[in-house]
Amino acid sequence: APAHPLWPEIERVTLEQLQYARLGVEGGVWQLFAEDGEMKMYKREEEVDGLAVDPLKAVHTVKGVTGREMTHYFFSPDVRFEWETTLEQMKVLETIADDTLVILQIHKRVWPASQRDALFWSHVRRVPNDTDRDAQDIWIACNHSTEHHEAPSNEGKMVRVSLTVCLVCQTSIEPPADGGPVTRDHLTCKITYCSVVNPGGWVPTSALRAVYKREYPKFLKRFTQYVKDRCDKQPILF
Ligand SMILES: CCCc1ccc(-c2ccc(S(=O)(=O)CCO)cc2)cc1[C@H]1C[C@H]1c1ccccn1
Repeated sequence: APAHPLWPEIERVTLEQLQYARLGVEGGVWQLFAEDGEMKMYKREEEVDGLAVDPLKAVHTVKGVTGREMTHYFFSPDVRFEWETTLEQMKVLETIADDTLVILQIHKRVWPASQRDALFWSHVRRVPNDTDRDAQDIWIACNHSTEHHEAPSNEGKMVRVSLTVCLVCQTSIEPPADGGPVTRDHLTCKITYCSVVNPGGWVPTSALRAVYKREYPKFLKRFTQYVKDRCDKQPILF
């Protein structure tokens, strides 16, 4: 494993997020707040220092793509502006490895919140499926706030959010009955998207919850459709 000061935290947080995502939405603590076809979005209403920091968990099933493809496009900074509509600027501050980056993002102002930025490491990895041998491997992409010497400390300007986000994907293949080749019609990708975003500074709770209610379903729907469109007619990446 690369000898980088962040590596132990990246390893720990990524595996913690994997376990957290795999818990699903049991326990009756999750409140369903949006549904669109296969996509179901849940939240927990929590406040930290009077700020709404509502953990979010979404589950979705997408046909015709693999977990590797889904997490690849989520991780890749090169395509982020194609699907992330709330993004204004993005800079890769450090390339720790080909699957690990430090990114600074400036998000568009979302009324009534003032403009915000996010500084986080971003990591993607394949995790062998330890429960079901003949299942496909699991893929996880994880974004977690970090410090970085190259990021401007915004004296009095931008508010910095802190976030932990993961996208966990499990692919299943229903092989064609006639023994023919596996095509995208035989692929199903089960997705769990988890996010906890601390807005970093005061936002009226009701307004922030309205923003999340509007933005998150739009975000996940747009992102997953983007991946389907990109992968259509392309060779399958398992
Ligand atoms: C006051 C908080 C503002 C605010 C800061 C940040 C984010 C945010 C950052 C990163 C990620 S991601 O999943 O890592 C994809 C890479 O961009 C998702 C969300 C969301 C909001 C709020 C604006 C809301 C929102 C929610 C969902 C999607 C996009 N925007």
